[in-house]
Amino acid sequence: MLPILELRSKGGRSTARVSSFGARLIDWTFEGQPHLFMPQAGAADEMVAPHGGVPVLFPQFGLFGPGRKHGVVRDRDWRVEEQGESSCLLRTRLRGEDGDFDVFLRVDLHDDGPDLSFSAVNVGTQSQSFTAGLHTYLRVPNIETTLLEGLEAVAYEDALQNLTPVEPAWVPLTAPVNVDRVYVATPRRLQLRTPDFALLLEQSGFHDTVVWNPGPEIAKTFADLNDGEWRTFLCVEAAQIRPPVTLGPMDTWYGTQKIRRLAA
Ligand SMILES: O=P(O)(O)OC[C@H]1O[C@H](O)[C@H](O)[C@@H](O)[C@@H]1O
Repeated sequence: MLPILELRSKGGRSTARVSSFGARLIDWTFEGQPHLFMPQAGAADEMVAPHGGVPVLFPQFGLFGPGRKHGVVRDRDWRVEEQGESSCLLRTRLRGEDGDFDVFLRVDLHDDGPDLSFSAVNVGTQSQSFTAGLHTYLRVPNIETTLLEGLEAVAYEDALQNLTPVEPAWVPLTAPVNVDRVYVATPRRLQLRTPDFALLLEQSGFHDTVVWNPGPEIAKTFADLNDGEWRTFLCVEAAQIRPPVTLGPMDTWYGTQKIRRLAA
């Protein structure tokens, strides 16, 4: 079994687990309440990349690039560089056809939620380009009573309609069932609201946000999702797609996503 790192925030209100497989945050609880989705059938500790937690996508987000969908680092073992009580740092190396990069993910667990800090260093001798993302699966009581605020003024590309450009909606995204949208140039802060709790999502470095829920029909095509599980998550993904990053030799790119439980 691969290492799973257990984290606890200094004040003890949050706990989290990070798998060395994909450097995936596989759960985060606030006062005992889990806030990340993991499919019941998804074996978080085995060599599979389930639809859950926070997969790290690099050097390609989705099909935005010439390589493998969602890149190669989400389903390989990463090396644990540092481990503390409330933080850890993992690293993996790409060499050859996927590029020449050293890639890092740091998780810092605060009392009210985790910070995920991604970085990629071009260790090659030429400029290299990539797209990337943190594919965060947020657990919700019911997608039909979920609201996402902050993208009202942002145009998006509809991935369910061959990336057709869509004008801003000017209203919060309510009941986001079966959506696959690339919001380009998003604000730093979004809020996810459910009848039970609200979360603040803050990203930096990452220019875009992808919002995804498969809905009932597409969910049936995923072996690891049980009936009805699609209702219980919304992916709000910090992404860098438009434009791709071009990094010179020995340059580093940074992107972060912070998730915070808001006071009731
Ligand atoms: O099934 P996966 O390869 O993990 O991809 C799951 C989903 O990830 C992203 O959010 C994309 O926007 C979706 O188009 C894709 O279906």
